[in-house]
Amino acid sequence: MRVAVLSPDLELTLEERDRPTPDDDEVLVRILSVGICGSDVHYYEHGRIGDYVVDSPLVLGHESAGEIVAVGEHVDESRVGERVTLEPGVPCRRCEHCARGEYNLCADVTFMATPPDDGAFAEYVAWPADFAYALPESVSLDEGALVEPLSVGVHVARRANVGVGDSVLITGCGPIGLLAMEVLRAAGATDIIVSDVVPEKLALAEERGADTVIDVSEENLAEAVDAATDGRGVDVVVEASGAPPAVQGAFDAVRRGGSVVLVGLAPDGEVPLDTNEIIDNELDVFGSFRYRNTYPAAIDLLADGAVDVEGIIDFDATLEAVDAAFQRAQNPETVKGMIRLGDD
Ligand SMILES: NC(=O)c1ccc[n+]([C@@H]2O[C@H](COP(=O)([O-])OP(=O)(O)OC[C@H]3O[C@@H](n4cnc5c(N)ncnc54)[C@H](O)[C@@H]3O)[C@@H](O)[C@H]2O)c1
Ligand SMILES: C[C@@H](O)[C@H](N)C(=O)O
Repeated sequence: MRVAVLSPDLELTLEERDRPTPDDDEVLVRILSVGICGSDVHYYEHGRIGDYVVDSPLVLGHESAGEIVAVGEHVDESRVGERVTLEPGVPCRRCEHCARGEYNLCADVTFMATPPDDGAFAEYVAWPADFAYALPESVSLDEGALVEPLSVGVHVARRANVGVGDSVLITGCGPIGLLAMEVLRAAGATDIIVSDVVPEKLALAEERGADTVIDVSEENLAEAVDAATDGRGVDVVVEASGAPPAVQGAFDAVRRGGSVVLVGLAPDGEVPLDTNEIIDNELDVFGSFRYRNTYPAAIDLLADGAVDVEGIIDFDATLEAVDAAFQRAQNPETVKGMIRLGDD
């Protein structure tokens, strides 16, 4: 089979590898659609994210969907032919966090496209059967692949318990911010404010239903949020850019007693904050790390038509054109590129 491999000297090329054989509890999936995530692009550009270093060849890609073509001994044969999306992080299933159901916090997780674990820019992937979720006919394979970033949004909404009538500010209109917006609206948020520094992304957010857009390269975030909320601030801020000014600005934009959810990863992980402001305003601050138990809900949201994910796709490319696709994905105006390995 062909796979797209990133070498330690950051060349992204196609290679022939043996097709994997599924273990007893695994399914073999013919991969048909894979999203290019910001973390894939980061590895492609820099060869590392924090302590995770591409020091041996790595198959990128963790937003994937395809069709089951074979199953291991312990998996129901009737699953052959099923269209599935793959949850990319498989935990150890034994530690305290796994036992609590907080498996996204498992320290012993295998996460696709995170060194040293290979990802899904490959024609076939063998994956645990219970981390391969059936897609209803009405959900396309591109949508199936984007269940992954949509899941980040589902986890955010659950962390902050966003509910009916809540006002929210989302800082950052990349895939994470835009898909969080979909979930927050489905959860009942009614007033949605977004911010970014790229006008094209703000225009897309507006097209997708944001009530107020703030270009923070031109406007002051806190002042603009004050103007949009009659000085009250929003119930919940979802920080989805990782930009230090946005992280700091989140605490000025939230109402007293409101919540701030931090999703974006700041470049060096350190942002000075006024902790007295957090105490005085009795803010709830949540970290939101990946997701847990979100795939069924995310698939249902898609099947119900409650969220749109396909509208964030800018382009698609074949596996052969993967390097050009990654170059295009680096454009600040690009939101989501997809690699398609077959027809839906
Ligand atoms: N916590 C998690 O589980 C998790 C999962 C996936 C991604 N992430 C992180 O979330 C962030 C968003 O991911 P993404 O894939 O959407 O990234 P992205 O780079 O595509 O989007 C970030 C957006 O923030 C905008 N931005 C830059 N400076 C800004 C500012 N001052 N104010 C508002 N917006 C600003 C950028 O223009 C861009 O549109 C990244 O930091 C990523 O590493 C976290
Ligand atoms: C959650 C996933 O999309 C993210 N890129 C990560 O590696 O954590």
